[in-house]
Amino acid sequence: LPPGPRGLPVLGYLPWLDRLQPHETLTALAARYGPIFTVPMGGVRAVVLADEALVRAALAREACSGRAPLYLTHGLMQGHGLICAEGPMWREQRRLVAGALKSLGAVRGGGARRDRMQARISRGVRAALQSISSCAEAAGDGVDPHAHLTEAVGNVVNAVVFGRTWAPDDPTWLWLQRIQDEGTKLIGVAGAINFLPFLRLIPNQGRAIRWLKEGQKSQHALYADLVAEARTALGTTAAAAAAAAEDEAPGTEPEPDNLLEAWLQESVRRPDSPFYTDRQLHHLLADLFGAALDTTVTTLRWLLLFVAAHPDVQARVHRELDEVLQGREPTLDDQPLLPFTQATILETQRIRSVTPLGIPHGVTETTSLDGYTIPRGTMLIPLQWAIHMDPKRWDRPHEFRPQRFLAEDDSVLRPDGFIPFQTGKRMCVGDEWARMMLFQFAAGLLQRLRLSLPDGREADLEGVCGITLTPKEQRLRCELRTDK
Ligand code: HEM
Repeated sequence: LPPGPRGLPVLGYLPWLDRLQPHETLTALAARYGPIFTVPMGGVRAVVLADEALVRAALAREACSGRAPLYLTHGLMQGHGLICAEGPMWREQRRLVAGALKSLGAVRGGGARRDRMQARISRGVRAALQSISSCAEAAGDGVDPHAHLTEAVGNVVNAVVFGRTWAPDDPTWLWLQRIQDEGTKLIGVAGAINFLPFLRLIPNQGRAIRWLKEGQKSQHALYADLVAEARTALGTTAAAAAAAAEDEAPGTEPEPDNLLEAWLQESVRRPDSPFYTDRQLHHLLADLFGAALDTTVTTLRWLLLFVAAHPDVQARVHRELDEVLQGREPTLDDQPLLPFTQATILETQRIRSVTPLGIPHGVTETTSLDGYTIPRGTMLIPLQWAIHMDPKRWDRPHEFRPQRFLAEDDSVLRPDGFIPFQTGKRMCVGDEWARMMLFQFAAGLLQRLRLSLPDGREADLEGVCGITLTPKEQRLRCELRTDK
């Protein structure tokens, strides 16, 4: 094993791990021990990878494609869904989700299907603009964009995952948002309960676990209703399609309109498969909804905050958007014409890695890495924070400078050391969909809004780390650029 700090018996290094900024503690250790080191965390042995080449080498391997043995992920999800699944279940569900996302248009060169996805996202952008600008405080004392973004991005995600949307004041939708938000705060990767499962016997920790379990149960009950509705609708469309197809092309199936439908169609084709159970489907829906919503909204919140705190960057984005778009709505085809806007999104993803500890992997077979033996059962932490903040790779990494992502000819650079979606076999399956949403929301919102901090306030750019690194709640003045 690579060398690293020792820590205490039972607890390991946990007492020294900053609960709110664990990525900072581990990055400081990387400066002392180098780009690969071992940290004992309670009952789990973690090997931290703080170098992009090592991360790529490890995550490309089959032996490193498992998930870390964490109590909250393995204990709560028990290998279901996609994020925590391993082996044949993971391979099968990943194949299905990756294929379905492509057929729904989340793919480059996706033609009419991509246009359809673009139209779904555009509706979300308009909803966000409408709700932010109609908020009475938006221009005066400012408004926190968090709820507005969750609502608007959420309905794009709902349409693509479940095939339905909810009205802003629908109690079910408000409840789902709340439970998601609280859940992602509670399931922090570094939380001690992950590594010392006996802590759940302590009243405070026990309460958090009970809350998560109850939340999961009621969320799955909601999904059971959505699945029943989708099965009924699919039954009728399938029958109609079969009747229509009888004379023409026998066996033609209706194209799925959302991920739930794609899964149900596949389950009909594979009645004997152990991977197509309702329990699995409920976990998968929770994973897709959570993974898509939290990461995208958090990135957009950081983007608006950094842009508000950097008027020079904002002025340049406005200039570019005004010159290129001349007042019309941005589309994905405009991406190459808007390099500075794209660079601003990338710089946001670099300076505030939404998953600063990455999403840890688990070693399923003893393997070797950089000359060290890494035993089976080890947790691998791809430390995105250290990689995205490495001063050897990024000049003055703590400064927000989108131009670092532009070449001399103003084309957009994608440096190797930039891995917000991780790499390898389990790399984010929704990366292209995420890029589409980030671009359309960022360009659409910045085209119409001028952001600033309410008088006398300073931006708090420090995050709080749960599963994701989120900004603290804060208000921004959001003035409508009425002439644009
Ligand atoms: C800014 C937005 C996003 C970021 C930064 C992000 C980041 C990540 C990262 C770092 C991983 C871990 C990859 C690994 O384990 O090696 C991941 C996995 C995953 N992401 Fe995303 N993600 C984003 C958006 C989305 C969206 C829109 C979806 C919707 C489908 C999604 C679904 C998933 C799923 C299901 C996994 C687990 C994949 C697996 O275990 O095979 N993500 N994401």
